Amino acid sequence: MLIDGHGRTVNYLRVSVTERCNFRCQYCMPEKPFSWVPQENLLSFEDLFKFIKIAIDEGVSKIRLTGGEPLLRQDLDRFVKMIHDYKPDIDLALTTNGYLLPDTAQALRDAGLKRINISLDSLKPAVAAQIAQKNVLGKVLEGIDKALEVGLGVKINMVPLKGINDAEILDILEYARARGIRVRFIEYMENAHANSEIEGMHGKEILERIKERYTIRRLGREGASPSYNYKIEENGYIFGLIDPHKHDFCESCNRIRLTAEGHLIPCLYFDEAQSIAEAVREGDIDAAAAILADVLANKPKENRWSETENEGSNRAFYETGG
Ligand SMILES: Nc1nc2c(ncn2[C@@H]2O[C@H](COP(=O)(O)OP(=O)(O)OP(=O)(O)O)[C@@H](O)[C@H]2O)c(=O)[nH]1
Ligand SMILES: C[S@@+](CC[C@H](N)C(=O)[O-])C[C@H]1O[C@@H](n2cnc3c(N)ncnc32)[C@H](O)[C@@H]1O
Ligand code: SF4
Ligand code: SF4
Repeated sequence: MLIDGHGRTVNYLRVSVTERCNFRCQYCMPEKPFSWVPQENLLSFEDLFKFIKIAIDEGVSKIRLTGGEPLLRQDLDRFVKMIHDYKPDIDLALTTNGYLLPDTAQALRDAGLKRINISLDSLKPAVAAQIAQKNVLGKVLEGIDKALEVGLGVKINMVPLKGINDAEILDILEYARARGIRVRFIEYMENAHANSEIEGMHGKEILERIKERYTIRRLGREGASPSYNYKIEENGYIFGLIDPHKHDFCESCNRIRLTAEGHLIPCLYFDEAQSIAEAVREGDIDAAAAILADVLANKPKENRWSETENEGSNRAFYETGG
């Protein structure tokens, strides 16, 4: 079992397979980064898998592939199959912007993917294009339909931004409710890479918008998930709210992150990371396991987003995978 320096059990590994993306979301990667990780620094699926096997053997039971945009990585279904075949009962999931899903959902499902979380910030083509800086909505909606059609478990992620898509919180909720899928509203997390002009909404403000139409009841969290669930009394629909500015979910943090170039990141907020690249390339499993143990021992207690001080992070979401 993997236990961190604060006594928390870590059983969730998020793997970013690329930092590249076909969108330029205002809150994540508004401009193309000055330089990408050079192709030769990317770990192959085989090398990433060497680490994943260690993590699974040590008790990781949930793996999420993310990015950047993970569907930009060629043959992602092959990687999904490698993980699935090693441990078929693993909770194997993907987070994506959905744009490439119409052509990839079936192969991912066939390879063993179980769940998919899709970012959907607006149902208006012009607003979606303003956020992603590309005309994306049609393909994303098609991608959501395709994921449902092939039998993947689907959730929607929305980041409400003041003056941009905040008027659509109820529209997105109704869109998800009509399809029987869960939406999670995510507080914008301030970071040095985002467009400095955007302003997120606090959890309380998001809930106020929903209360304009419905009576809601707070249910609690699903396991160690950062998402708090709320139930709409009028129709029983359950939605989630991820509000890191409270950061009380850090108390039960169960996750670490691995990037495409082999950086093992103990916390979404902080810059700290250690590389397992050399160890896995050389097939030195003991060295990789020792780095994992060290990263866990030094995992921070909590992030520094706060309801009052609002300290931004220098970490790029497109590198860690959110
Ligand atoms: N502050 C903080 N936010 C997180 C963390 N993990 C996820 N989030 C936020 O939640 C968003 C959605 O996460 P997803 O990639 O959908 O994964 P998830 O919430 O673990 O998904 P489920 O397994 O379906 O619960 C991320 O992009 C982050 O914005 C975390 O460890 N800390
Ligand atoms: C970094 S993206 C990677 C996966 C995929 N490209 C996508 O957008 O779903 C993962 C998640 O991070 C969220 N995210 C990115 N930047 C964020 C920020 N500054 N604050 C809150 N969530 C953010 C996105 O909305 C998305 O749900
Ligand atoms: S949030 Fe996802 S889709 Fe948007 S720029 Fe970041 S990585 Fe790309
Ligand atoms: S912000 Fe850091 S400590 Fe808190 S839940 Fe996320 S990874 Fe864990």
